[in-house]
Amino acid sequence: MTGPRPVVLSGPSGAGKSTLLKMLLKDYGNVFGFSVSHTTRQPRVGEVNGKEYHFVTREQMQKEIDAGEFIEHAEFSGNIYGTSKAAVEAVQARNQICVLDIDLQGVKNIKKTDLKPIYISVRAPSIEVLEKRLRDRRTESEESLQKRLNAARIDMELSNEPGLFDLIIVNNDLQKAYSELKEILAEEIQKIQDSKKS
Ligand SMILES: Nc1ncnc2c1ncn2[C@@H]1O[C@H](COP(=O)(O)OP(=O)(O)OP(=O)(O)O)[C@@H](O)[C@H]1O
Ligand SMILES: Nc1nc2c(ncn2[C@@H]2O[C@H](COP(=O)(O)O)[C@@H](O)[C@H]2O)c(=O)[nH]1
Repeated sequence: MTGPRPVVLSGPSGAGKSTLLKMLLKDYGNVFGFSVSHTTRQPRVGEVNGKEYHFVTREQMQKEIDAGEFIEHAEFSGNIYGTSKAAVEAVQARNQICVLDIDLQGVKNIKKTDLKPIYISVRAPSIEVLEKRLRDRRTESEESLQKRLNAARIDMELSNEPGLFDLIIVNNDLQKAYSELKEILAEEIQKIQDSKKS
C-alpha cells in the first residue's frame, strides 16, 4: 500500500465517528477520502449504495472474502462489514488520506497488515449518552439497538488496551472533539496540501 498515512476512526456505534468524518470531508474534501466499506446490513433512509457503503448480500460478500479481496472483515451486530483492498487503493490513487470507519475487531485485524494508519478511538462520555444518541438517531430497531449497546460495552472495555490507539477522543462537545481530531491530523493535512500545490 502506498501514499499518505491512512486514518482509522473506531469506537462504539453512536459515538460520533460518521459525524466527525463528515465534518472533516466537508472542510477538507480534497485532502481526505473515505474508504467505502462493504456491508450486508440494509441501507438506512438516505444511504446511497457506493457512497456510505457497498451494500451486498452475505453470499456475495463471503465469495469476495474467500477470493482474498478484503484487507479485513468482521461480524458486527448480525452483519458482516469489511474493507476491500480496492476501497483503500481507490483513495490512495487520488493521493488522499484514506479514512477507515471500522469497529474494534477491524482495528485488531488492520494491526496485522502493512497499512500503518493513525488509530483514533472516538467515544461517547458514557453508555447512557450513547444510548440516547442511538435512540435519537432513529436508525435501529430495539433489537439492533440492544445488540449495539452490548457491543459498545465490550468495545469500551477492550479499547483501553495500552498502545492500541494513538488518540482517544471523548466526543462530548462536538466542536471540541472535532478540534482534537484536526489537531492530530494537522501535519498530514499540511503535507497533502503542500503536495497538491507543487
Ligand atoms: N457531540 C455530540 N453531541 C450530541 N450528539 C452527537 C454528538 N456527536 C454525534 N452526535 C449524534 O449522535 C448520533 C450518532 O452519531 P454518529 O452516527 O456519527 O455515530 P457513529 O459513531 O458513526 O455510529 P455508527 O458506528 O453506528 O455509524 C447522530 O445522530 C449524531 O448526530
Ligand atoms: N471491521 C469493520 N467495521 C466496520 C466497517 N465498516 C463499518 N464498520 C463498523 O460497523 C459498525 C456499525 O456501522 P453502521 O454503519 O451499521 O452503524 C461501526 O462500529 C462501524 O465502525 C468495516 O469495513 N470493517
